[in-house]
Amino acid sequence: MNRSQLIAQIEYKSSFLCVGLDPDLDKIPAHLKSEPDPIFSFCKEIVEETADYAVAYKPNIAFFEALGPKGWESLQKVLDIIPKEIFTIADAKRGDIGNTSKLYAKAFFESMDFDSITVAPYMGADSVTPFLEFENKWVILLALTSNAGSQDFQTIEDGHCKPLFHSVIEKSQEWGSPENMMYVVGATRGELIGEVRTLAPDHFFLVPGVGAQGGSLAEVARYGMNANCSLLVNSSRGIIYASNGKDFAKAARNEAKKLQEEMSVLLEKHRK
Ligand SMILES: O=c1ccn([C@@H]2O[C@H](COP(=O)(O)O)[C@@H](O)[C@H]2O)c(=O)[nH]1
Repeated sequence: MNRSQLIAQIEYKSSFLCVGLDPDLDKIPAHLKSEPDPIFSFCKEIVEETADYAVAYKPNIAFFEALGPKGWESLQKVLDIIPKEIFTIADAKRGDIGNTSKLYAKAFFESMDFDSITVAPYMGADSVTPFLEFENKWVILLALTSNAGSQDFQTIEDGHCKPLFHSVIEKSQEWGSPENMMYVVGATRGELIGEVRTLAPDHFFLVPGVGAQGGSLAEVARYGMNANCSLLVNSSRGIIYASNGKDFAKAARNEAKKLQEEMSVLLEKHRK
């Protein structure tokens, strides 16, 4: 999917919601556990009930690969039922020496046909650029993550006398553009989201951390929204585990709808 198609979907749905698919066998409703492929059955119902409100889905690969070969099969089945106009993100946090990154890119972009993949910047240009060689595919580079440990490296000054996340954002703009590269920016990072927006005025941000991690959607929009919105705000547990009963998919729909309605108001406010 290209950038204008993604922007058009955001306009059309008045939404910048990314639904995170983190299917945990220990958390999915009991009645699904006897299904032949419980993880797939769970994600299928979630996708069916939330697709009206979502512009992106983000399966976190850990929940699938933890189940071995069967988990990879479930992942492919989930990918196949996501409507084609909805952006897909493989949250795989890959990145390795060039020849290996090239094969990771092939795995997620060709074998599986994801629109995008999260990539760690730590190994530098040759680990990231192989992912940027695919038409209409995206790298989502970890810049300022939502977890507490992000303060161990990302916000401390590097050899250029600025926080490491500044250098990641500045340097990586030599590799990719707003047409094929986004940044992960945690919803929990408050005003720092505004610093990232100053450094990358046109890039999309994937913003995890609302819902279970307590980040504020209003704050994300205040500091991170630009003229095209350029935000994909993710919620995983807050949506998919809204109920663990037979009504789980309807409960997920309600949570997704609530977030979409809030987003619609924020988009409208930003337009004025
Ligand atoms: O900085 C980051 C990068 C990725 N994530 C991932 O997003 C979801 C968040 O899940 P919630 O249940 O909404 O907290 C999860 O898959 C993380 O691995 C992140 O949280 N922060």
